[in-house]
Amino acid sequence: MAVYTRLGAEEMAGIIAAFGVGTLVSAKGIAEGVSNSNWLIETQADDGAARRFILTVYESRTEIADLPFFLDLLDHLAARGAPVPRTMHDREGASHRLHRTPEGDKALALIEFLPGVSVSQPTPGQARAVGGALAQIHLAAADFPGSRANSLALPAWQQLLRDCGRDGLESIHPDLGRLVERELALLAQGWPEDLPRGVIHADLFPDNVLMLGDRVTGLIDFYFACTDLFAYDVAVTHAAWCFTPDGTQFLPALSEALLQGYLAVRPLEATEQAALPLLARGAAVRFLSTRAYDWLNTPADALVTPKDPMAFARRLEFYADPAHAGIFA
Ligand SMILES: Nc1ncnc2c1ncn2[C@@H]1O[C@H](COP(=O)(O)OP(=O)(O)OP(=O)(O)O)[C@@H](O)[C@H]1O
Ligand SMILES: N[C@@H](CCO)C(=O)O
Repeated sequence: MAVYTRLGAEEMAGIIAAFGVGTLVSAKGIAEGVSNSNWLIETQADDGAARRFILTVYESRTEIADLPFFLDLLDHLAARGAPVPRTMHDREGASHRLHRTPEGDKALALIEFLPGVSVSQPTPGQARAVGGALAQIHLAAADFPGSRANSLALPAWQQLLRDCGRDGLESIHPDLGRLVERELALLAQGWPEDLPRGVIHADLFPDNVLMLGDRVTGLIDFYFACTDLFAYDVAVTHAAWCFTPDGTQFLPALSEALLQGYLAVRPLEATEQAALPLLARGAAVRFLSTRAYDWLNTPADALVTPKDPMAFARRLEFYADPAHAGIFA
């Protein structure tokens, strides 16, 4: 249950009143999500119309200083027709507010509610649509003035995996220390820096995409968005969508459809295409590193269950196998 912050009814009504979006009718805590606290908010506007929003209270993993980048980016992308939620601005025009809680001041934002559901077993048609939506945001952000360094790039993966320690990694799986050592050396040697870059989502998993049938109705959770290689974002999305969740099976029809969907909107340069096998190994290491760290450092009585790092070790082995070199061709 990801509602870490308790808000009383009067407190909630006061928060919503500051945004001028009508009178609070209901506020229901949302169980999904692990980083922040989220509520589905219903209000009644002055003309009697019912309106829905998502209220997010940012918890310790999201830096308040990054919020203008994340929230302005949503407004920028939505204004260019990309399927992302707009932010509601308060009566003073601010996209986020600070709210006093017993644990200290926390930032919060009110975000447009979008219809749709996160699919758990995507079809090729859905993967194609997601590839297209990813390319759409890469293009739509081209004139976005903000930038943000990727705080989860190779140096962070190296640090997280060092913090896990070889013993820690081998307590997860006896072969994990060796795999990580081999892959980090390869990535450090060959990571490309001179490919096209811009604003990327960097975490476009199925749970961050809302869909109705084959249509993408919402890309959400931009809290890892940053300035980095577009082709790396394609690799992240590939790792997230084209395997069974446990990483034991590659799903070739989803892979082909996702890549076709992307290419139909933004063709990849030859250098980007050539880099995809290595970028995919990097994407697998990215999620392996955060998951392994959380696996070893989450207390047993924590509210959230850590995600399985081996699901991304399996993807990594798949991408590293020369027999699979052709999947990005
Ligand atoms: N704009 C939106 N419209 C509709 N539903 C939304 C919207 N934003 C979030 N949700 C719902 O709230 C849930 C939690 O949101 P989100 O994934 O952003 O939480 P989080 O804790 O910040 O993320 P994470 O778990 O990836 O760290 C989503 O799974 C989705 O069901
Ligand atoms: N999408 C990530 C969690 C957020 O970074 C994962 O599945 O490990």
